[in-house]
Amino acid sequence: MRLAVTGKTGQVVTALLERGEAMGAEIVALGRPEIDLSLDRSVLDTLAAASPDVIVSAAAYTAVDKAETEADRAEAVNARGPGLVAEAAAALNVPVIHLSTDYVFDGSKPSPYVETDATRPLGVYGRTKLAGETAVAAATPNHVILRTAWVYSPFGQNFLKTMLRLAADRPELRVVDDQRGNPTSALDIADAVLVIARNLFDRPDDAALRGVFHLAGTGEASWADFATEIFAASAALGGPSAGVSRITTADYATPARRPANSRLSTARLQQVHGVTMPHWTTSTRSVVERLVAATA
Ligand SMILES: NC(=O)C1=CN([C@@H]2O[C@H](COP(=O)(O)OP(=O)(O)OC[C@H]3O[C@@H](n4cnc5c(N)ncnc54)[C@H](OP(=O)(O)O)[C@@H]3O)[C@@H](O)[C@H]2O)C=CC1
Ligand SMILES: Cc1cn([C@H]2C[C@H](O)[C@@H](COP(=O)(O)OP(=O)(O)O[C@H]3O[C@@H](C)C(=O)[C@@H](O)[C@H]3O)O2)c(=O)[nH]c1=O
Ligand SMILES: [Mg+2]
Repeated sequence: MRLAVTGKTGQVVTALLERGEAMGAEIVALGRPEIDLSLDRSVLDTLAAASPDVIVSAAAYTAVDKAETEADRAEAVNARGPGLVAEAAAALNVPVIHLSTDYVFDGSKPSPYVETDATRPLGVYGRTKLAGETAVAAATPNHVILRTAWVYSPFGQNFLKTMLRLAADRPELRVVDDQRGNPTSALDIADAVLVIARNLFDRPDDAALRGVFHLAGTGEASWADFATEIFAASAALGGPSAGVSRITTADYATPARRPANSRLSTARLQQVHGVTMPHWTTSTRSVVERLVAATA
């Protein structure tokens, strides 16, 4: 099975390159300059040349705050680009697995979100990602849209790496404690995507395998809980750690609003695709281990 993935250095694409081999899949990473999602060209030709069995749409404009002042660019990369990728999948008659986000929700629900809950993004990033979902679904019924959340890994930029970096020269960090969600390892996402891709490949006519699914680490946390776990794991290995001062969203001004609750129920994914995600604390410890070992 060969997977063509959009993006070259992103967290999820890097995790897929690492995990693909172990799972007997070939991963072809296609990003700039061959595929630039902000330009309306060459997407079909470049994907066709890779002869994929499944296309994974993982590239995105992920700078949540910067998106507030770069809405056109976010719209191109997060909405129009994935639409072109899904049109290419339709033309090549292969499934597309498209990554989306918990930030499509407004956070007002008191319990974990299910796939059929109403969406209402609070910012440009979430709004353009939701438009991407719509574009993908309009292009082909042969799609899986995976809403994931709070992605961290040893790769690229993420909250876990930011915490370790800031802890190196500060004794205490202020971290919001009133936004709750599901920290999710990109390596666990890669493992799940490989299982889902195999299911779609093996059962091309099974409509029940298609549609929107929530994919996130088991268990839940606030950003302050996540930071506390990161520092406990790091300190145990002699790595950087800091005290966590628990603050509210009102005490931490950012250009973009973020949902207070973006916990995702993964029951549908478990039932339909047989994917069970590891607990976020287990995966957090293993990512911290890799990062601390790399700098020791
Ligand atoms: N990060 C997170 O916390 C979350 C992410 N998601 C979603 O998961 C998916 C994967 O995220 P993640 O791996 O963390 O993303 P990253 O921010 O780590 O990487 C973004 C990727 O998108 C590529 N990209 C950006 N702009 C363009 C463009 N114009 N043309 C082509 N490629 C482009 C980058 O390319 P290059 O390699 O050239 O830099 C990079 O590979 C995304 O769809 C994201 O919206 C969902 C929830 C949480
Ligand atoms: C760095 C830092 C952040 N924060 C807060 C700000 C924010 O509310 C929260 C998370 O900050 P970040 O900017 O790292 O995370 P953010 O960019 O909001 O992360 C989101 O990215 C996109 C791509 C997604 O799809 C989401 O699922 C989610 O992962 O933590 C602190 O309270 N203290 C700090 O020192
Ligand atoms: Mg960010």
